[in-house]
Parts: sequence; structure tokens; C-alpha cells
Amino acid sequence: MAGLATLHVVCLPKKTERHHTYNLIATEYSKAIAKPKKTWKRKVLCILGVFFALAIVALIITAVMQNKPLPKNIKYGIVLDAGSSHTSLYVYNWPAEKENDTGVVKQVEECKVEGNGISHYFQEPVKAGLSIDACVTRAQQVIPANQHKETPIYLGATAGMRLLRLNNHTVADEVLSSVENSLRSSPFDFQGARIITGQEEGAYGWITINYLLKNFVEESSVLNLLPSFRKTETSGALDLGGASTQITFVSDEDIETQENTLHFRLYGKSYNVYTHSYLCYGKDQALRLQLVKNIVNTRNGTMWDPCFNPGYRRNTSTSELYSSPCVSQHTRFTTTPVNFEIKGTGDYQLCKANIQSIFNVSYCPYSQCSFNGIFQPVLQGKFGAFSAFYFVMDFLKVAHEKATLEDVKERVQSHCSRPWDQVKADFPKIKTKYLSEYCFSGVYILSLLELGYGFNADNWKEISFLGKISGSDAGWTLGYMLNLTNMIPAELPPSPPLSHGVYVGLMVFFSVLLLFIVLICWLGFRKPRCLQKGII
Ligand SMILES: O=c1[nH]cnc2c1ncn2[C@@H]1O[C@H](COP(=O)(O)OP(=O)(O)O)[C@@H](O)[C@H]1O
Ligand SMILES: [Ca+2]
Repeated sequence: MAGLATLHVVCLPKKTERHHTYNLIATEYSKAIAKPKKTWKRKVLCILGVFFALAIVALIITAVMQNKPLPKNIKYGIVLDAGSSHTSLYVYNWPAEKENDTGVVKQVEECKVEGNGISHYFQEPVKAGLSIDACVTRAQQVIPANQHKETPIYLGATAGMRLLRLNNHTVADEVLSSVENSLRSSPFDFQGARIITGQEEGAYGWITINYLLKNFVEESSVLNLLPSFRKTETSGALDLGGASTQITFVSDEDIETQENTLHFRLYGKSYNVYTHSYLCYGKDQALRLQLVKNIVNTRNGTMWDPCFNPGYRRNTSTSELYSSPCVSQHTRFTTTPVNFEIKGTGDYQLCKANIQSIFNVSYCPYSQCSFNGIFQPVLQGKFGAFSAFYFVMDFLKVAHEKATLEDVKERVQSHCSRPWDQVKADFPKIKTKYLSEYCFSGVYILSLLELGYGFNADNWKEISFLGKISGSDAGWTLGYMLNLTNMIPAELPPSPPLSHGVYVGLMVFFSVLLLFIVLICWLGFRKPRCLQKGII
């Protein structure tokens, strides 16, 4: 009881009525009255602490409220790839505020136009425009209506139209006008329909794959500190179409021909790039060249062709064969149109010999060449092979990394020797045109890469066969749009401000830390207002 009473007296140092404890109380009392300022200071400190804590809480609330992520503003872009064999429409989208970042543009739709490529409408150019209408309508369904007006739409035509222009400039212009009229009457922002050059086709394909593979900007990660993890290398691009093929890669060597040289400055880095487009060496035109070489094997209206499966038959004519500018320069076997039937023999070695005869590797006016007297520096780095390179290797099941050059050769050889009936029975859903040409295409790809470009058993492993990269098709269209919409800056944009999530996280972390420090300080400064029981 005495203890309690004493405690009460000490806590409230008023005049005490208990005389027997007076001495002790007097000591504490004198301490209390001797320092009245300290109590006052403590109170102020307490009040300040509370204000400080409230201020921090207010700061967090303000930060979270004020720094809300911007409502996502998605932009769209459309590119039509008017290839020699068919036209595809691609819809891309990207978040508006990130358009200068790498790898943010994504393909959201591919619409394949029914029928042939636009160059096939040379006899009725108006139909070229009509052919693409269905896909333009599809794009209208994919893109929100309020964005149609501001969505750019581009059409780029490739080697099929280059060949048509060589044959008949006026008709090529009429076909282009026809597709232009169609696109102009769409609700989108028409930005042009033109024949792109082979050099552009190579360059944009290279930009596309390196953009999608995120090879232009080093990712800031701890792993990048280790040399083996640094992602500074770009990948070369190999594009095989129906009428032309492109090879594009960074070279440290002197590029001896100006028409094969490209200089890029992208995201603060300079690139010295070699590119060449071989018109007539796309796989459909190369097949014609092979057939022309093989015409000597025609007897009694039958041409025995080693590049088709045994048992395969197809009707054709010399006029059909010679209708392309790629073959008209070759000596005609006959001037009168002759119908004949192609019959496959599936002979890999003979097919290879026929195909190799379309590559001239004996003439080179430079220090080194690929074929047909075209300069090519030494192959350098990794390569991404797409379009028909991928379709064919994927069908033959050798598009994966583990397949060696020897494996691919064996696979192609065994496919070529298979009877056509069996092949058809195994793949009833694949278009006959594609299915019947996989033997030729396999042998052609091997010859182009080995004899033409100089790949061998060692550097074969540097080639990756690419269909899609992160959901977007490997091809020239994305690079074309990125370039025309200025989405690839020459210099690295200033490092982006913290993302909303990181910003809020840091705010909360430091506020909690501050609160914690204030609490510790307060506890440190704070003197117990009461004496402990033990003192008495
Ligand atoms: O699924 C497929 N399997 C085999 N080949 C295909 C497939 N899809 C497209 N192709 C081929 O890919 C090539 C594409 O060429 P494209 O039409 O782009 O010509 P270009 O680039 O020379 O103008 C054509 O030879 C076409 O036959
Ligand atoms: Ca193409």
C-alpha cells in the first residue's frame, strides 16, 4: 500500500500529506520541479512526432493517388505484305507511352488474303484491290472504331511486283493503283502502297528479328555484368520468299559494294550491315529455273523431274514456264508452246545437281562472292532464317536447334524418295502445291545455304529457323512500320522514370523506414513518466 501511495505521490508531485516518506519524495519532487522544461520539451517532441507521422501517411496517400499509372493508351498500325505468292495483313499494337522502347510492338492479328499475290492480277488489275477488302474489314473488327482514323495503314509489295514491273511497268502501276484505291476507301489513315526494294526488304527483316529478339538494347540485369551473358550481338536475317531471297548481317569487314551496304544508328549504337536480295532466287522462281534446266529430260510429252516425289504428276507448258522474266533470258528449248506433264522421280542427287547448276560460283569480280558474281563478306554471327526457310524446315521436322547439316540432308533425301501417294496420305490437310514442292524446296534451301551463301557443317548451328518470335511473325513488315512511324530512335532515350509500381513500392518502403526511425528516436528520447516499482 505504501508502495502504491508513494508511486502516486511521485507521479503527481504535488504537496504530499504523507510525512513518513517525505525525504524520498522530496528528492524526486525536487528533480521534477528542478526540470519542468524537459517535460515541456517531451510534449513538444511527442506532438511533432505525431505530426511527422501524419505527414508521412499523407505523403504516401498523395503519392499513391497522384501517381496513378496513366490509363493505357494503345496505338495500332497495319501493314500489308503483298508477296509474290500471297498477301497477308498484319495488325500491330503498342502502348503509346512506351513506343520508343524495344520489343513493345506486338502483332495482334494476321489475315491471309484469299487467292494469289497481287501481281497475279496483271490481267485484271481491279481485282487486286478487291482481293484485299476482306482482310481490311477484318482489321476494322480488331481495332476499336474510335482509333480507325488515326491508325496508319501501309502496303509494301515485294519481288512478285518487281518482276511484274520488269515485264510491264504500266500494268504494275495499275495493280498498285487498284490496291491503293481499296486502302484509301478504308477508314484507316492510308500511308502509301509501293514496291519496296530488295535492299529495304533485307534491312527491315533484319530490324524486325533483332527488335523482337531484343538485341538492340542491353537488358539491365546483374547477369549482364558477366561477359558471357551480354546481349550485344545482333542476328543476321535470312528471308526466303517465292520470287526473291535476302541475306542481311552485321559485318566487321570492308563491304566492297555500296549497294550492299547499310549504316544504321539505333538506340545509340552504330551498325555496319551487309545486305543482298537475289531476285529470281525465291523458291518458286528457282523451281522454274530448275525445270528449265531439266527440260532436256522431256520425252514424248513427259518431263522426268528428280525434284518431285516418285509418282507425282503435274501438267504444265513451256509458255507457263517462260512467262517469268527470270527464265525468259534462258535459251528457249522451243518457241512453240508445248504442253507437257512433269513426272517425279525423287532422286535427291540428280535434283541437287540440277539445282546447283543455277548457281554460278565460278565468276567473282570481288575479293569474295556468294554466287552469280555478287560480293559477300565472310558470314558473321548467328542467323535467323524465316518465311519459306522456316515453313520447309518445319515441315521436314528439322527446324529445331539439334539438327545438324548432315541430319537435314538425310531428312530431305529420305523425304524426296517417298512415293507421292504415301506423302499425300500422311498429310491430307496440306495444300497440294506446298506438299508436292517440299522435296524441291528442301534441296534448294540446302544448296542456297551451302553452295550459295557458304554455310557448312560447323556454322550450320548458328542458324535458327524462326516462325514467330514472341507471337509476332518474323518478316520485313514490322521493321517497315517501326521505321515509318519513327519508333526506333537513333539515340538511346533517357532512362525511363520509375514505373508506377516501383515508385509506390519505394515510397512505402522509405515512409515505413522513416516512421520506424521516428519511433525509435521517440522511444529513445522518452523518459519514463513514472518510476518503476522496483525503485521504491
Ligand atoms: O505453309 C507453307 N508451306 C510451304 N511454303 C509456304 C507456306 N506458306 C507460304 N509458303 C511459301 O513461302 C513463300 C513466300 O513468298 P512470298 O509470297 O512472301 O514471296 P516474295 O517474298 O518473294 O515476294 C512462297 O514460296 C510460298 O509458296
Ligand atoms: Ca516475302
